[in-house]
Amino acid sequence: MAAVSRLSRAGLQSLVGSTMRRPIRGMAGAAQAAMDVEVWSLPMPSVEDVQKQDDGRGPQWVFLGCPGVGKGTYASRLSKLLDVPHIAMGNLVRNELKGSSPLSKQLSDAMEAGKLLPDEIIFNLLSRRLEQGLAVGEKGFILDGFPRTISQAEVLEDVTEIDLVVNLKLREDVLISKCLGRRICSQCGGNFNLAKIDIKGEDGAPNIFMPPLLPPPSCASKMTVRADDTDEVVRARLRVYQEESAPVEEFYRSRGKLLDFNVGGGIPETWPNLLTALNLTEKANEQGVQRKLVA
Ligand SMILES: Nc1ncnc2c1ncn2[C@@H]1O[C@H](COP(=O)(O)OP(=O)(O)O)[C@@H](O)[C@H]1O
Repeated sequence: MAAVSRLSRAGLQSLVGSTMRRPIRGMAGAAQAAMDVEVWSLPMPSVEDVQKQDDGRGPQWVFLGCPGVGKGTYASRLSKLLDVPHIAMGNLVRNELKGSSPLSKQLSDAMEAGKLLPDEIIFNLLSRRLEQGLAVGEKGFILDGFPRTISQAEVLEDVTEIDLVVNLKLREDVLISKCLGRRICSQCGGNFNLAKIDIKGEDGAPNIFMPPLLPPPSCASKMTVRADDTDEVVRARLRVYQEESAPVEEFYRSRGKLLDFNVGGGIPETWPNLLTALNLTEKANEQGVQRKLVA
C-alpha cells in the first residue's frame, strides 16, 4: 500500500512542482487556466509520505507498445494473475471526457485526432486513480498507456521504482488492421476484433496468424468503434508513438528494465509465450508471485 501511496502523492508533488514551468502544447489560455486550477486544488503531499519506505508492495509494471499491439489485452490478463489493478490511461481519459464542458470537448477533439493530451491532465487523472486504489488497499499496478513521453517517464522515475517494462511489438501493417478491426460492446464494454490476420513470413520471418475475436450473439448488435480507430487517425497515432513514445523504450532499456516481446499470434498462442518470457505460471497468484526475467 505504501508503494502506491508514494507514487500517487509524490506524483502529485512532482506534477505541482513542474506545472508552471512546462508549456502545455496546443491548449488555449482559458483551458490551460482551468486545468491549472484543477491541478493546484489537489492535496499536497508531505515529505514523510514521499520518504516512507515500502513494505508489502505489489508488482509495479509498465506496458509499452504501439496502438493495436494488445497492451490492454495482455496487461488486463496479467493484472488478474498478479492481483494488481490494470490502469489503462486511455480508459481513464475516455471516462473523464464524457462530459460536455468546453474543456472536455477540446480534449476529446485532440484525442480523436490522435494527439497526446497535456501532462497536467494525465497526471491529474493518474494521481486520482491511484488515490482511489490506495483507499481500497491496492498494492501495485500494471500501467498501460503511461508513461508515453520521456518527461512522463522521468516523473514516474522520480516517485517510484518500476520493476519491469514489457514492450510489446508487432509489424505496422498488422497494427493498423488490428486497430481498424477493433470493436467494443456498448453494453458490457467487452473488446472484440474483426480483423483476420494471416501473413506468410518472408525471408525467414515467422508467419503471423491472428484469428478474429468475434463477439457473442448477445453483443453482436451493440458493437461500437472508437472515434480514433479510423485509418487516418491510427496512422497519426503511430507517428506520434514513433516520435514521442519510442524514446521511452530506450529510456527503460538503458536502465535494464525493458523486456521486448514479439506478439506473434492470437491470444491462445501469445499468452502462454508471454508467461514463459516473464517466467510466470498461471498459478503464480496462488503461490505468491516472484518475477524473474528469463536469462
Ligand atoms: N500517457 C498519456 N499521455 C498523453 N495522452 C494520453 C496518454 N494516455 C492516453 N492518452 C490519450 O488517450 C488516447 C487513447 O489512449 P489509448 O487508449 O491508450 O490508445 P492506444 O490504443 O493508442 O494505445 C491517446 O491517443 C491520447 O490522446
